[in-house]
Amino acid sequence: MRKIAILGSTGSIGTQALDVIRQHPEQFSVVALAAGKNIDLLTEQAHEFQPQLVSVATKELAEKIQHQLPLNTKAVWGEEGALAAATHPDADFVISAIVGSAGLLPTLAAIEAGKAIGLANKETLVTAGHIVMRKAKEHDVSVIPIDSEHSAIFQCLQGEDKSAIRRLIITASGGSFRDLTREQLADVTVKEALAHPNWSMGAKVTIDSATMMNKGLEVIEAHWLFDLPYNKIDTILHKESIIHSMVEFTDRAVMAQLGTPDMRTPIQYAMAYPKRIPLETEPLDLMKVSQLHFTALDFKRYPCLAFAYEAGQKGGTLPTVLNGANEVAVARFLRGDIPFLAIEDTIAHAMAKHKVVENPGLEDIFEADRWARQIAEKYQPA
Ligand SMILES: NC(=O)C1=CN([C@@H]2O[C@H](COP(=O)(O)OP(=O)(O)OC[C@H]3O[C@@H](n4cnc5c(N)ncnc54)[C@H](OP(=O)(O)O)[C@@H]3O)[C@@H](O)[C@H]2O)C=CC1
Ligand SMILES: CC(=O)[C@@H](O)[C@H](O)COP(=O)(O)O
Ligand SMILES: [Mn+2]
Repeated sequence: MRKIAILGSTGSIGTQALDVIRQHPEQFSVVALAAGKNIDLLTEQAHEFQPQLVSVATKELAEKIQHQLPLNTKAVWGEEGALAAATHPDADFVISAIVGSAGLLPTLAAIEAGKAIGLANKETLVTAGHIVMRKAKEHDVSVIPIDSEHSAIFQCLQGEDKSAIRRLIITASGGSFRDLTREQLADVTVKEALAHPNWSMGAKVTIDSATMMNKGLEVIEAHWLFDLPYNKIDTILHKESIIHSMVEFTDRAVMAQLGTPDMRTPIQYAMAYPKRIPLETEPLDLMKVSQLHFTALDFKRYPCLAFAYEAGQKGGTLPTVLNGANEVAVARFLRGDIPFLAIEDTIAHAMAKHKVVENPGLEDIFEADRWARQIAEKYQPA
C-alpha cells in the first residue's frame, strides 16, 4: 500500500489524483491533504478518504473546518500546515500540485523528509530547479514527473541510456488562441483565454498555455528533470494533444507516448511507478482522431517561449524572475487589471531590469521572486 500526501488536493491535479486513488483503494491510501480556501470540497475529500491531517490557508478556515471533519482528522493551517502535510511521517509519496512557487517550500521539505515526489508543480523547478534537484540527489529521493509532456518523455526513456538522447521534442497544443494573429490578441477576454481546446485545468496553467509561457516553463522543467542542455530541448505545435512528447535518439529512432488528453494517466503512472496498473479512461481511437498535425513554433508569435529559453540559458536568478513576474501578470490579467498582451510586456520589463545573481541560494531566490513580483505588480502597460 502506497501512502499518499496530496498538496493542492482541491485543484485540477489534486482531484484527479484522488480519482486515481478511488479506482485503486487496494494500492493507495491518503494520509494528508493540503489545500487553500476550498474547505467545502476539502471536507468532502476528508470524509471519503479519511486522511490523518488536512491543511488550509488560514487559522480561521482551520477552526471552521475542524468540527466538520472525521474524528481522526486534524486541521492545520498556513505555510506550517502545508509543510506538516508534506512531511507527514506516514506518507511515502507526495504529490506536489499546489499552483505556483507557493509549492516550492513544501516540495523541498518533502524531499528533505525522504519522500518520493510526484511533481505537477512546474514552477518549483523553474524558480529553483538547481536546488530542488540537488536536494533530491542528496536525499536519494525520486522526482517523478506528472506534467503530461515530462511524463511522456520519462516513459520514453525507460531502459534507455541518457547518452543516446539526441533531443527531446515537447509538444504544445497552442492553447486557446492558437488560431489568432498577434493583432487579434489585443482585446481577447479572460473567458476566451480560459477556454483551452484540449485540457480542463486550473486557471493559471490555462492562461500560461494561451501565452505559450506554459511551454517555456516546461522547457526549463525538462532541463532540470532530464539534466539536458537547452539545445537538446525542442518544442513543436501539435494541436490534437495526442502525442504528449517525444525523444529522438542518436540512431534517429523517435519514441513517443500517445493517449487521449487525460491527466489521470501521467498522475497514476507517477504514483504506481515502476509498475503499470489499469486505469478507467477513454481509450485512444486513432480512427476517430484520423490526422495528427505538426507546425513549427514561431518565437515572434510566442515571445514568452523565447523569454523562457533566454532565462533558462542565462540561468542564475533570471528564471525566478521570469516565473515570479509571470505569476503576477497572469493574476492581474485574470482580475481584469491588464490586457492579455501586457502579460508578456510585464515579463519582458522585469527580465530587462533584473541584475542576475549567479549560483543563487534559497535566500537569493526568495529575494529575486519578491523583487519580480513587486516590479510586475507596479508595471503599467503603455
Ligand atoms: N491541471 C493540469 O492538468 C495540469 C497542471 N499542472 C501543474 O500543476 C499545478 C497545479 O495545477 P492545477 O491543479 O491546474 O491548479 P488549480 O488552480 O486547479 O489548483 C491549485 C491547488 O493549489 C491550492 N493552493 C493554491 N495556493 C495554495 C497555497 N498557498 N497553499 C496550499 N494550497 C494552495 C488550491 O487550493 P484551493 O483551491 O483550496 O484554494 C488548489 O488545491 C500547477 O503548477 C500546474 O502548472 C501541470 C500539468 C497539467
Ligand atoms: C496537461 C498538461 O500537461 C498541460 O501542461 C498542457 O501541457 C497544457 O497544454 P499546452 O500548454 O500544450 O496547451
Ligand atoms: Mn504540460
